[in-house]
Amino acid sequence: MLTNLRIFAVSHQTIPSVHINNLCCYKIRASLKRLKPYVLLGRNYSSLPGLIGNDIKSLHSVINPPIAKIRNIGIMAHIDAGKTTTTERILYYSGYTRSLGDVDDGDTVTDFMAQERERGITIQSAAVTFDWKGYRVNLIDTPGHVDFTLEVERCLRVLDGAVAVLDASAGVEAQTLTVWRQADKHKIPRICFLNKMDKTGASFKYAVESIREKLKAKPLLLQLPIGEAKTFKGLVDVVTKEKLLWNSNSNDGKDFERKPLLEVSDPELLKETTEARNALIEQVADLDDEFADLVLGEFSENFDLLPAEKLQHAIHRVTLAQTAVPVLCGSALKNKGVQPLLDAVTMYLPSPEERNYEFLERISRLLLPFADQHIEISSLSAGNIALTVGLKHTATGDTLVSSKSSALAAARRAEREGEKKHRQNNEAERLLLAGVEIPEPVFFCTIEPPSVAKQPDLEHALKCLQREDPSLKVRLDPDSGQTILCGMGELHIEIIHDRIKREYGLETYLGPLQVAYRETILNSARATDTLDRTLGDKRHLVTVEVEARPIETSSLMPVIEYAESISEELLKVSQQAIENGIHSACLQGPLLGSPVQDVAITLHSLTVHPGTSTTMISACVSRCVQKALKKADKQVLEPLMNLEVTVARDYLSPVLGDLAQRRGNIQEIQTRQDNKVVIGFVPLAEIMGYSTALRTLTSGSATFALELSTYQAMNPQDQNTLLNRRSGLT
Ligand SMILES: Nc1nc2c(ncn2[C@@H]2O[C@H](COP(=O)(O)OP(=O)(O)OP(=O)(O)O)[C@@H](O)[C@H]2O)c(=O)[nH]1
Repeated sequence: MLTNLRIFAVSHQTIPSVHINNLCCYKIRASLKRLKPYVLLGRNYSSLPGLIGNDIKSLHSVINPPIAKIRNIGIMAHIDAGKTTTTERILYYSGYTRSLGDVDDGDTVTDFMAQERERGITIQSAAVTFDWKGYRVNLIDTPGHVDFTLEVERCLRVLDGAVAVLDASAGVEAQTLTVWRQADKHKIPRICFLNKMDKTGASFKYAVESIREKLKAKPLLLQLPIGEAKTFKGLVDVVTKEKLLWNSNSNDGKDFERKPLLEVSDPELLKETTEARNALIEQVADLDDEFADLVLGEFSENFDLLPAEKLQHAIHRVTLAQTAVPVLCGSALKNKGVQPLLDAVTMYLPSPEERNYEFLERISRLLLPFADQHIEISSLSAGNIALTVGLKHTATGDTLVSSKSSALAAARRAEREGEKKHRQNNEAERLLLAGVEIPEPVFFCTIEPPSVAKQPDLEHALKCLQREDPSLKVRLDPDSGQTILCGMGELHIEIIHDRIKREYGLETYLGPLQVAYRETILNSARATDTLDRTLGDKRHLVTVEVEARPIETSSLMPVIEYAESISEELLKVSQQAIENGIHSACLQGPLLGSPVQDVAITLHSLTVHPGTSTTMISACVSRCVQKALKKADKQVLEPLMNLEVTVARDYLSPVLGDLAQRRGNIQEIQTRQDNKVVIGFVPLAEIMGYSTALRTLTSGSATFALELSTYQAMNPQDQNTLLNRRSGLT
């Protein structure tokens, strides 16, 4: 019986519908090949052959740990930093998988979408649950590719802590900065894991410096590496002054020894560690008054006497306050440093009760996730993450609360619609999670079903996909009647296309990918219009005069103003219709049919014949605004991207030469180990297919990251070329 289920928050996990519908015996058995079996509560699964083994783990103990022993954490990073590899090691060491998954072999647990396994990248966030030394950890592995930033945003909202995985040879990279900023926004305590310490060019010092300089964070060095790159063999725990060495004969990294550093055997390392520990103690004391009192009182003469637990508690408080960030290191691929990372997660990241969230929820089905496998459960205690299915009116970004608070949820919706007064409602703010920031799509293309009969199926598929991914926008072209897909990048649209085929069985056709331009006007223009139509025996007559003028503030929504002569009474009945008309006119600019930004529309006069419908008022206002926009001098705005290319020194010149041809504007060239990092801006239209071009230019040695910077005015020559191309003249 499922009544009154209490959950901490609903992770709107994306579950392809095929998985939900097929949650039946064979799915569960399939999962057991790699997972240790659970005892399934509340369901009679005991007759399943092979389900009940000797090493059964009680699901009850997994789902009902004390709240202080729960950690809801995310793993975030730049693409390819090693999140998935680290997650796989974590699952293996915690006993939840029996073999080590490998992204390069395409058999990881968390990259479960077919496209993820094929491409070796993470697209959707995968949630997994495991135990570590008496703690229950709910972990979410998030994607690193810029096209999927929204996916990262939406999981950050339900997390209590995060591990930022960095490539120790590259330090902080472009996407690390983006996700770091997102985590700042959601005030999420973090730990940094400097991965790939075994890689040529790995540098602990360099990576730590980049945390200080680029993330503007205070790193707390809790470990020091023993060796670097090829010589990396273990690490020192600075807090306990112990060394951790991995047995070189062990091929899964389970076998490692932890030994105190001694003067006789490791004089140099001990000296270095003592200095690092003293520096750490001073740093933490600076940030935590309680710890400062302790250090200055009892232990001021000799920091060596300070017990490790006291220091650990203080580091926990400082991490929670987000005044500094613990830094650990290792190599997930070479199976070194992952177990201490897990210890740090349980030790330094907060439990849900320390984060002060309280949500309750009434739902009908509750599922415990393990990547693409889901087990139905009957209850869940506060502080956990679970999946729920079948919510009809909930979309990514919504907050679900108990019925008592449903009024507050309504308040949020109203707030979103602009009723600012609800912002003052502190109670509502406290209960509501921050909404996800939905990035503006910069690409679009047409999508067509295989036949007209399949159009409803396509609409259904797109509706479902949009609910889980609001960065995907779908609209209808009013002129051609075609369905238009708007997305974050080439890869994003390609993946959507692929998912429609795999998950909904529809082979669709995509038109060429096009850049989402915008338009604006450069001077003011006035227009008048009259609409006079008789429908049946009713006459609809509207006359309107509007002025469109450019404004400074960057806004996609038009600013709407009313001349004093417009009576209050008229506005009362027709304001909504007028504003609908203005908004719809501004969605389709006169040059390319793209949205018009940075404009103010003033309604100078409006006369409405009695009995005229509001639809006619909207239509007339819209037509009149379009006339005014057409009269003004017009300007196309194009998306300008921040670009960061990391390239081996030898290939710098061809990359720069190529960027010059792409109208690129280089701001800075940094040196990062043996690599050069080119930072600049480039118009999106010039960067399509860049990954292939860059691979060819640099023999595959370069990587790049792109992010929307702003919309900028095109120069007259480029604008003309574009307009001619669109009108079929060239
Ligand atoms: N040398 C070295 N390579 C590693 C290490 N960890 C991961 N890799 C490699 O780096 C590549 C990327 O690893 P992933 O685990 O897929 O990285 P990711 O951050 O999950 O990537 P996305 O999901 O695409 O964001 C793979 O080829 C891994 O084998 C490491 O510790 N050392």
